[in-house]
Amino acid sequence: MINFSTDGPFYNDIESRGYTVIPNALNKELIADLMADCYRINPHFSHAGIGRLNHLQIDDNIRKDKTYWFDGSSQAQLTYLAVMESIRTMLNRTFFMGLFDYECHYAKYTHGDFYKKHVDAFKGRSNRVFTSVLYLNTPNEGGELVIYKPKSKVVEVSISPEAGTLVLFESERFVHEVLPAVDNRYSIAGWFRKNASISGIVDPPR
Ligand SMILES: O=C(O)CCC(=O)C(=O)O
Ligand SMILES: [Fe+2]
Repeated sequence: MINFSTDGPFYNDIESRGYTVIPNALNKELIADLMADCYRINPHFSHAGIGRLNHLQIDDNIRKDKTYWFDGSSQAQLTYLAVMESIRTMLNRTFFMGLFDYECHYAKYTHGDFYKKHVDAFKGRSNRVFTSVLYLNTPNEGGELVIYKPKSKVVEVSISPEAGTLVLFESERFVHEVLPAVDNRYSIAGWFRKNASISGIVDPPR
């Protein structure tokens, strides 16, 4: 399922700069199955919110994509979750990250949709440690993921989505944005989390 080795460049990238971009990370059949799953659930994508649970607010000015949280309703989702589970184990073993779970959603950007500059986690306020983005299709144009250098307005890297490319980065460290899509753009955004229960309430998924 996983077409890359977790030592070598993967290890060095994460160790030295906190992110990695892996083309053709997963096998093509799985990418095709995930894409087909997106088409199956297409009518059920909903407007993405900012924040979690009841703090959820829909803000059109910041993001315009539509999402669908994984619910285990297809073999493709289950296989993808198993793949991310093995990456989680590997990250813990290699970097002692103490990641305890993973949550993810499909995301669909249609013409004009964007996600402005943001961080996925704020120090001390979130339990998201590592962000993953897997692209499911290859738009001809638009929808680049732009990652900025830490504490800077300088671009670190701009990534054109390609089916099968997996991006992993430290959630607290990188401001990033999705430039307006031109063609439809499908992806899976996910977060490896550490446990951060607040006032004795067990931390809820998503
Ligand atoms: O789709 C991408 O390239 C990044 C999406 C993102 O930043 C997010 O969902 O938080
Ligand atoms: Fe993000």
